[in-house]
Amino acid sequence: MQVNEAIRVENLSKNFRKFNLSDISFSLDKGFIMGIIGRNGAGKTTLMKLLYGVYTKSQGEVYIDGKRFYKKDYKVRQRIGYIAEEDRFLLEKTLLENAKAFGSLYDQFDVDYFKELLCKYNLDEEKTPDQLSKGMKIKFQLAFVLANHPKLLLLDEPTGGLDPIFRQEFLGILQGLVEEENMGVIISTHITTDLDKIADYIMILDKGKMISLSTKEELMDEYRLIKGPREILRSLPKEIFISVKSTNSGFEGLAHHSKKIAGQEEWLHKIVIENPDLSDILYYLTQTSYPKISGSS
Ligand SMILES: Nc1ncnc2c1ncn2[C@@H]1O[C@H](COP(=O)(O)OP(=O)(O)OP(=O)(O)O)[C@@H](O)[C@H]1O
Repeated sequence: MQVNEAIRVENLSKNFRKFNLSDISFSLDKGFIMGIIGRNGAGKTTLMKLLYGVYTKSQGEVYIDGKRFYKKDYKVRQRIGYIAEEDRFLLEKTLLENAKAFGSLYDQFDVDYFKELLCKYNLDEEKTPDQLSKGMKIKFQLAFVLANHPKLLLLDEPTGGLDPIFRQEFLGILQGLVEEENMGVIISTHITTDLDKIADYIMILDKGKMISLSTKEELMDEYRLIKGPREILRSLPKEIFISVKSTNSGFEGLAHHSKKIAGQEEWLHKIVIENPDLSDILYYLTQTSYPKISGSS
């Protein structure tokens, strides 16, 4: 039976001595892209490593393509394509030799498809990994994991260090992939503008907790940026804001769009209401107190 869920995660936790990733639950169907955003140290890489079985979970369950995944279950692990910054390839061997050597560890590794993808990405199979630029290396890694026909692609900070043109190209490739190949994609990134373009779902992690998970459209619709002169800030109901900061010309804050802004007609004409972008939402949702007026003099 075909399973449509690429991944399901139930109450997943990891306890390090000084950091806990707690109680993460979500699912992602094939054909969709989920972006994970969070500040430095929020737990993005820890989550990705747990999903791929690099770390042993402290608690919870992970199902890949409908199958329960234990860290050592290599059959299930083969359904995941995992790309992280670390280089896992033999630098003195060619791309093809690398693919054959590492591909032999997988049951379904498809060398012909690997070569086809190298061609498609304009990569020469006779080159060695250390002859590749950062962007070419990512395409090579992508070709390698795709040749194993994964059901879930995990990309940990894939576009870090790539120039904007290459990032666009890479994001285009990813978008094409979820349409052509029957798989789900999870990307963790600092570069929120990448997700503006391609993500269907956004998860926000903060201090090891999932503080938001929704479709990108729902998330963008949930919040508004409010800007105005400093003197009217004091007269505004505080509960409207999730968080506020002072700016050179006054204040700026994030508010829930729905009920709270409506009904404040008496001051609506004094403020500007804008749509936030993902980085605004991340910034304000991860301020430490609620509602915080940060930077006010
Ligand atoms: N193997 C480990 N042992 C102990 N603590 C760890 C380990 N791996 C990660 N951590 C801790 O987990 C926390 C989260 O780190 P993680 O790398 O997951 O965050 P991140 O959101 O990916 O950050 P960044 O965006 O900076 O890469 C950090 O405090 C880190 O020190």
